[in-house]
Amino acid sequence: MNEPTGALSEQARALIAEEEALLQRVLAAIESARQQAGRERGRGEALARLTGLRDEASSAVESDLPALFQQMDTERAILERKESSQLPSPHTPYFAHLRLRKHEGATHEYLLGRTTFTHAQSGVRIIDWRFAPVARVFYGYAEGDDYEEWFGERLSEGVVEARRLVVIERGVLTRIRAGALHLERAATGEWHEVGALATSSLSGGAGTAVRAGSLGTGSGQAGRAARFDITAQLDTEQFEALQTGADKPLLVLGSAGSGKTTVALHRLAQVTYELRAASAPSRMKVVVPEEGLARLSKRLLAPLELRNVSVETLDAWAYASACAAFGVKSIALSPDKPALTSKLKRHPALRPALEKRLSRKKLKDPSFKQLRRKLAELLTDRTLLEEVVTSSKEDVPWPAVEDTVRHTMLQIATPLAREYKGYDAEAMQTVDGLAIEDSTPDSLANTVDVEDLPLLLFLKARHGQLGLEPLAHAVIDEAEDFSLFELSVLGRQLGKTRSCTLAGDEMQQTSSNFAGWPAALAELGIQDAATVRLSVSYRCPRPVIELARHVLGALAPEAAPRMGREGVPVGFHHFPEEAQAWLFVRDALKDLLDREPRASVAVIASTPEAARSFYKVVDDMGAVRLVLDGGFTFEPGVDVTDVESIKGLEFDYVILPDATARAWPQSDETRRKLHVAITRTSHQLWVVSSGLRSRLLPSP
Ligand SMILES: Nc1ncnc2c1ncn2[C@@H]1O[C@H](COP(=O)(O)OP(=O)(O)OP(=O)(O)O)[C@@H](O)[C@H]1O
Repeated sequence: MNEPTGALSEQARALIAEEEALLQRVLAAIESARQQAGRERGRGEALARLTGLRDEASSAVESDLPALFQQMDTERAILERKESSQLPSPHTPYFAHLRLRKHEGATHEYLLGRTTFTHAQSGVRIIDWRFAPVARVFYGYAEGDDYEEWFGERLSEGVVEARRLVVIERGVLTRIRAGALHLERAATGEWHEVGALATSSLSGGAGTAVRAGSLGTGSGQAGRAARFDITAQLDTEQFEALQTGADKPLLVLGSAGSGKTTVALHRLAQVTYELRAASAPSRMKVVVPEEGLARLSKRLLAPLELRNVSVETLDAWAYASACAAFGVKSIALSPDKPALTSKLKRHPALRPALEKRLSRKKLKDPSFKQLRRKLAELLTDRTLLEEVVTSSKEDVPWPAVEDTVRHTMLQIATPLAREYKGYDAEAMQTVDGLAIEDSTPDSLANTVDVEDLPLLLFLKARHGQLGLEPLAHAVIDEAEDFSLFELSVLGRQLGKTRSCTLAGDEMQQTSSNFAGWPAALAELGIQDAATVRLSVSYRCPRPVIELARHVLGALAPEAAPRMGREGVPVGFHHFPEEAQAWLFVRDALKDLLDREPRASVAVIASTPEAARSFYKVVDDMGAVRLVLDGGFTFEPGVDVTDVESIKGLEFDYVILPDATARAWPQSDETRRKLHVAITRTSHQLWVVSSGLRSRLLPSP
């Protein structure tokens, strides 16, 4: 055990000593239970030995019997010991410590973890945060508070004597947070007090920030202390949201970084626990719009012991669902499609226009081929398409009509290979061995767009069953980016109770699919969702939130989120030329990575093309990656990426390399996109521009 340093207060030293002793007691208890379990694991051998002894006894001489019977008794006793349950990991057995003093004077000690464990001899009690009733006291009260909670029929009252968050790494206590006291153990083993609270304090820290002109404040230095487990940090409103019954739909709203994903994934852990007897994890699903967030969600699910839950992007979900629903192995997707056609197919205005034209007559067994023909008929109907443009108030622009008709015609054309069936195979190839239609409009023949898949599933559902495995619970994150057709199909996959968690923020819609929460819920078949609006902004420091609100302008919601913490001022850097701006960023990145090799940095450009160009300036530097397909590794270093790829993600440092008027013009869609890029910052933000600065930014 390490002695606290002399510089610490008496109170801090006592706290460390108490927590260290507690951890040792817990580790000893787990070890003793483990040994016991090990002995129990010898059950098979004991059974074999017992049978052998019995056989021996049946033919033994009388004088040998007492010894044989004694041996048989011992083996039987081993067998009668109860099966041991799963034990907590000695590496991180718990993440919080709660001590309650009842009014009548008795104190009760609880540790919060992911595996229930009690060891009567040593008085150790680890409770599972997901269902232990006493967890409500932990999440609902602060240290020193009087508490009053009903546990079933019984009213429990008393004082929260201790409420501490702890970090245990490989069985070693490295951090403690008790109220405002925050202690950290250095690699040398010495403990010290950490200054202002890093995560959830609503005050303090002002003036401690570095200058906006320098990048880096120690957020990514080597040996950075491990974070407190997020499960231990859930606030009261987040924990309350988790109490929504497993069979109810829940809508989680809140500004960027307020913990919507955190709540949605923790609810999944809770629902999985509640439904464990009825539903396997394979009947739970997380669906998100982008690959980056899918990867992040998988990482966040691992510590919640939900590795088996499937996390899918919208496109992957639509493709797998279409193959399953239509009973086909694969579907040919178009290699290329006009952007306006994609916009039209995802737009809410298409939903009523389509509805009007669909007959009530049901096909008996609607096949992929039949529905595809039907869909092509609809998508080449100019009157219908013009109606979509008009009712979208030209949010879907007029050229979308011609683009869609032309594109659909090419898709329903007969593929050249079929048209020229019987011709010499070589004649069907170009000199470089490719099929003659490759990279020509003919390559679209017999393909569908990925945006068609939800439409085809929607059409199939109207003719009866979708034929998909029902889901016990679905998490739909960044739900503002789902089209009404996608929501409708997902709704059909949910059971009668519509058990799902919908998380979203209307300010972060990066496309114009969003039709509002009532329409989204209606499409899912939900009439009465429990709704929670998270009010504290945890990810971004105050200067970043203020800039994000400025960028939204009139779109910003009236009520600003409660600011989690102070932080480094946003750095604005303007240059006459782009080349100068990017060289400046390159130098700053190089310097930052030298000083803070553990930092996670995102350079977020306005488009994939701009990201590619910027990358050329830094591609010779180690630990710099170009990520345009969502393939984030979440390793320290720099990800050069674009605004469409980063929804739901966060980085210590964010740099916007092309904050120009051309890249970020004045429109609502751009405002929301820039706001998304800005709010990925958890520590420090730089906005770099050249030529004409974006008008969405505050004037210098
Ligand atoms: N109660 C809390 N205390 C401290 N940190 C928290 C708390 N809740 C969430 N966080 C942290 O805040 C950050 C943002 O959380 P999360 O990604 O869940 O927010 P979000 O609302 O989904 O954000 P976005 O809308 O940008 O996707 C994460 O680092 C998360 O661990």
